[in-house]
Formats: sequence, structure tokens, C-alpha cells
Amino acid sequence: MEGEPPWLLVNDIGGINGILHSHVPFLKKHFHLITMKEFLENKKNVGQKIQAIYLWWHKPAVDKELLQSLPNLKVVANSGVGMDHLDLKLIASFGVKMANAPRAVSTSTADAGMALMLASARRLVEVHNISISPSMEYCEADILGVKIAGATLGIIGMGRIGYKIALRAKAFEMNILYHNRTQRKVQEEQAVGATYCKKIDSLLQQADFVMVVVSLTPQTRKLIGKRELELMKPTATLINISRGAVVDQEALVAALQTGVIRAAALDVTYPEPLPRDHPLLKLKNIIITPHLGIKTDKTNYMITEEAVENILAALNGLPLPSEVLPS
Ligand SMILES: O=C(O)[C@H](O)CO
Repeated sequence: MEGEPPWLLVNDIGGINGILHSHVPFLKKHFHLITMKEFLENKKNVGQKIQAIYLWWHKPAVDKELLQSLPNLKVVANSGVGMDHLDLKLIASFGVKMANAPRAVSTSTADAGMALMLASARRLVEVHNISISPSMEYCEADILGVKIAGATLGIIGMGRIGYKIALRAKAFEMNILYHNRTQRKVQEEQAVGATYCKKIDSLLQQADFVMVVVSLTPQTRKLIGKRELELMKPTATLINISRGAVVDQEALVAALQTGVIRAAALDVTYPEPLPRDHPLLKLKNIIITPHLGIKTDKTNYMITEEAVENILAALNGLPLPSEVLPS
């Protein structure tokens, strides 16, 4: 209809899997919002009106059936950087563009990685529990942590987020190693004092903290398995803020149970959340957070702003600021 705003499909508004209510007025300035429920109730009449999808926490699922019922779909915008939940080739085969939100997420995800590293090093969860226990009894040895200044951080994946972690770690006076498909420019390395490890093994052998920041691809699935864990120092800590499947969880459970490594701090697991009887949840030397990376007041809003920017560009035939192409 002439003058009508473009229709944007979202999974839901509010609730567990819906966009935040506070984002609705901003989205409504640009789009007519339609939820999956409304779409499914009236598929035939509204399918051709929908031009864009905004995925919130990976929902709705963009499968062949959905793509076939949206003949005028132009763009799928994701509320995060990782696109591993999408079949990029399938979406592109429908002539639909895709975008993620790398600018919005990087600082908060880097902060979450640092928070996990510091919490594990200084045993924050354990000491909190001691502090609120009725007796407050503890031995000094129970609360001894790992000194951060002077320790070596190995960053696996030196993209935008990895680099922001290095910037932060430098301020904490850490030695920084990194492994990445491509080496960063010398000036970039010098700015954060990071040393490139061409081989992941050498990083694993030297680091006191190994932080995994790669995206999930067929090449990075189970990148950290039994062999890699055994290469790590017994005093080392593994921090994963990328995707659960990058670490072989069974191997990790065994490594934590038998002291192959000191501890782990995970913002991501598979599945998310873990079943309540999962062995990882029974360990003392672990911290698990519920995919906290981007969950801050401002970050959430910036993600929606970045998505809107991408969607409007696609609808106006302009280059997308954060277009993602199928590899
Ligand atoms: O990919 C990201 O940006 C976050 O992990 C949210 O999915």
C-alpha cells in the first residue's frame, strides 16, 4: 500500500523469545511490526507484505518454508554477530540479504570475557558463597586466586571482540598471545602488546588463561578438545565466550574432573541452557553464565539500532553497513 511503512517480521514482542518492549516505539517509527504468531494466523494475506525479518536471539527460525512464504522478503537482520544459527546459502538463494550487528556487540562481549576471567581467577562465586554462609568459615587456601598482572592471556580469535579483549588485558598488565587465521598488522599488535602464535598449540602451552572468541564454523567446531586441553597448563583456565560447540564439552568435563586444567568459565554451552543434571553443573571449578555477552541495557538497544540501519539500507537498495555473505 502506498505510504505504508515496510512490514518487519519479529518472533514476538516481550516474553522469553521476543524483542524488548522498550524497542518497540523505535521499531515502529520505521516499520509495521508483525509477530510470527500473527503471521502464522494469517499467512496467505500478509506473507507478501513482509520485507524484512529481525531475529532476536536466533528467532524466528528462517527455514525454507518461511522463505517460500515471504515472496517480497529483502533482508534478514540478526541481533548479534554470530550467524551460525542461519543457513546463509539458503537465505541468499532466495535473493535475500543478511546482516549482523558487529559494532554493537563487541565491547560488551569483551567485557563479559574479562568479567569471567577475573571472576574465575579471584574465585568470586566461591568467596561470595563463603561470605553469605552462616558460619563464614574458610581456610586461607580456599580463597587463594590467580594473580592477573603478569599472567599470560591467550586469545583464540583476534577479530573485533578479541582485539577489545587484548586492549582490556593490556590495562590489567597481562602478557598477551593470540592465534588468528591472519596475523594482525604490526602497529595493531604493538598497540596492545600482543604476540602472534601461528600455531594454536604454542598458545595453549604458554597461556595461564585461554579465551576462545572465534565464530562457530565447520572448522572451529570442537576446536578445543581432549588434545588441546591436555596441552594447556594444569594451572590454566579456559574461558569460552564464542559458542558452546567450539569446545568439546565431554572432554572439558573430564579435564575439569581430573585436574588437567584448573578451571573453566563459560558464557556459552551446548545446549543453552544445559540440562539440569549435566555433569558440568556439578563441578566446583567452573563458572557458567547464561550467554551474557551482549546483555546490557545500552548494548541491546544499539543492536536494534544497527539492525534497523541495515534493514533500511537493504530496503532502499543501498550497501548494508554490516552485510554478511555466505562463505
Ligand atoms: O553472536 C552474538 O553476538 C552473541 O553471542 C548473541 O548471539
